[in-house]
Amino acid sequence: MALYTRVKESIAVITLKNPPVNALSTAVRRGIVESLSQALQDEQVKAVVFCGENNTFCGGADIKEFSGSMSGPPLVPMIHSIEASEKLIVAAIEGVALGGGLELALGCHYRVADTNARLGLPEVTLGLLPAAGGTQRLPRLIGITAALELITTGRHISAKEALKLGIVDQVIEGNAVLAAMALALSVIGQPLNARRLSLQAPAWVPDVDYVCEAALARVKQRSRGAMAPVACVQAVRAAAMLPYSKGMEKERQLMDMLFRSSQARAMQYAFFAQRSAGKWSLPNGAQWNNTKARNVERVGVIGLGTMGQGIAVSLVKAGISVVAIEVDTKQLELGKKAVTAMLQRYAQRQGVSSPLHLLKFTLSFHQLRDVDLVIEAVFEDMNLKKRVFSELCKVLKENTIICTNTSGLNVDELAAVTDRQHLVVGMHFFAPAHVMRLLEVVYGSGSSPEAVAIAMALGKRMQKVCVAVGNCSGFVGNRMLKHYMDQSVYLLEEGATPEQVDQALEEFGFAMGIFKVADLSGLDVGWRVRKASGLISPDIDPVKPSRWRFGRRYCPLPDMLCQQGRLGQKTGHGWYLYNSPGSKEAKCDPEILKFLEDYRLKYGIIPRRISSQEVIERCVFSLANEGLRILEEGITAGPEDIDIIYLFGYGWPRYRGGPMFYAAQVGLSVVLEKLEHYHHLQPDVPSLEPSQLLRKLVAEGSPPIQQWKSHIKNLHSQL
Ligand SMILES: CCCCCCCC/C=C\C/C=C/C(=O)SCCNC(=O)CCNC(=O)[C@H](O)C(C)(C)COP(=O)(O)OP(=O)(O)OC[C@H]1O[C@@H](n2cnc3c(N)ncnc32)[C@H](O)[C@@H]1OP(=O)(O)O
Repeated sequence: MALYTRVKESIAVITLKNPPVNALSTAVRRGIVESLSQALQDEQVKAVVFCGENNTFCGGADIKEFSGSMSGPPLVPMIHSIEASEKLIVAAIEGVALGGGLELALGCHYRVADTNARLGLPEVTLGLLPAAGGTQRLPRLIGITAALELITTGRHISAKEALKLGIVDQVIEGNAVLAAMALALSVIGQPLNARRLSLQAPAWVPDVDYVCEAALARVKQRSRGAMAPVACVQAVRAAAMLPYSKGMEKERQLMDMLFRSSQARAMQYAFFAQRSAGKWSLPNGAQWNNTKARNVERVGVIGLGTMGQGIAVSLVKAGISVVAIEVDTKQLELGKKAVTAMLQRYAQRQGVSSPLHLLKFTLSFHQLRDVDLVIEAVFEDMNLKKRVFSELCKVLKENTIICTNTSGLNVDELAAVTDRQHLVVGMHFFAPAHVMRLLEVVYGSGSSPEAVAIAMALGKRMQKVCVAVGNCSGFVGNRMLKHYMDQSVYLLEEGATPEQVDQALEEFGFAMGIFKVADLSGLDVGWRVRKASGLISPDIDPVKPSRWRFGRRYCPLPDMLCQQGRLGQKTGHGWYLYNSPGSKEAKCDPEILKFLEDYRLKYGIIPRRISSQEVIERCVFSLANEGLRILEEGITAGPEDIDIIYLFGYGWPRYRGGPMFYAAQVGLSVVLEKLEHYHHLQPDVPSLEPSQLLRKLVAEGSPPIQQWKSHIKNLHSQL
């Protein structure tokens, strides 16, 4: 709703009221329309101030309403009547003015913002565009170049930047509502037409086409296959080329198309999935709102390799003191140099003072005696990690939390060597850890809810998107990825090339195809894991290695590449060829094509043409199938958690929601049918066998993804 108050003789204040972010729900829009009418009818009132309750102006349209039947006063005419008002209207922006919230403010005649406010038009991140006049008013206010940047990225900006761009008229420290009233009193009586953005000439620039083409190229490169950013450019272009009313027509047409799209549904699902992942719960009933996390101020980081460096940088950026440890002076100096350089660059870019005083580099475990939590980031070797954990217990305070940054080793086995199993959890960061947003917080069978709460809270402070997951080999992300990778190499055996597979995956929307990712990470990473798990042993024929291991299909191609020293970008060749070791531009390598041909000949495999559809079905459905097994086993609390892991850790296209959402959108019965088909063709690939949960969900009518949890509960009660 909206509250109408007369505060001074001549000023009315309309306060949006819909906690927590005063989203423009039906009730709020109704309240605005009624309050505005009251203000316009009241002869005493000369000016109106719009503000939001609890120092939050407005978080935009109510996203929850998008999936229902929209009713109540529409935003566009509502904002028109604000702009057309004969009485002066000022927006007092505190907290946030986002999406429809900023569009409402753009309809006001003046805007005053609190210094801490954040503004933006993030509709593009929901698969939409600012369709309450935002694409037409903002370019008229700040020009098309700046408007294109804000609208196509959805970036939130500070009040200071908004002032510089001309989006707000004043930035104040203190009470924005009082400042808006003072501004209103100082300008009452002045003509308003110059303040009505819809009356301004189009935001014409001489090189509109060039500017828009450049913006299109940027958005296509940044978010391949996404419709909303392209529509945003088209709408802003209309603001530059057409009169306001025609531009609004274009905005509406484009919004109609986006609003109904599966991409918008996927992105809105992702918005709520991200928030639901933060509300973690454990199988024992402990959860985010019944478990207290004690504060962490000092953290030890063990190991300053690539992962340790990134973790230390993220901690320091969050204002946390770090004691960083290495085994010898050389490694310590290397790590120190890298961390210091990253933090100095960060301080320079942000214009903040250098946070280096928060760091201590040392060779001595004794320096860890005061820390509240340690994150072990040594080499991925169980015995080494166990030794580190035992040593840690000798020096740490008795309530210090011990976290391991393993990417898949057994957390329980590690915890067993400590004197505090309840205080051991996994914190699986993704490389590079100061850039990647995802953090899997892994609870073992003995981890206490408090330890999980502390790790989740610390991750959040480090600006990570945290997902609590149970302990299993590879946890969630890497466990699922294994099946996706297996299928991709089987496709090579059967006739595909790395470029074909990557192209199909990139057209699907992945930021990078699987073989490019493997080259980037280094092929030796998986090689080591396969050796450690016994898949590669000395009795395997090096010339014609078996294509079956432990009774299952196995593709030795990646091992053979490693044996040839083709480890990826770092050696200048892997699945692709690079100009030199370390260079990034992947080129098709004729040697690999020949190598694949020889391989097929050696094993008597007749190559066949493989369609992009088959690539996607085999890679993506096997991923989703493993996700369903993970749900079956209760490793995550719900499908949303898995989707968030894939969106933030594995370059899954946001406009496809995540692998579980995608499976639901394609139709679970289709996924089941395809898996049955491929499993029939590959009976020696057990992971292709449809999961029990998939069969159950299909048998129960393929319920919407939001209802899966209750079906999983029933499944558990039957087991
Ligand atoms: C056929 C054509 C029909 C056309 C009809 C369409 C009409 C639309 C016309 C115009 C276009 C306008 C579109 C929009 O405005 S879309 C919304 C744009 N706004 C956003 O994207 C902002 C989203 N919110 C955020 O970014 C953040 O929530 C935040 C920065 C505002 C606050 O962050 P934080 O403090 O971290 O809190 P949370 O993110 O955890 O959020 C708290 C709580 O609030 C819920 N919530 C937030 N924003 C919204 C919203 N806009 N609508 C509904 N709910 C929202 C969020 O889900 C959390 O809820 P909880 O999990 O239940 O606690």
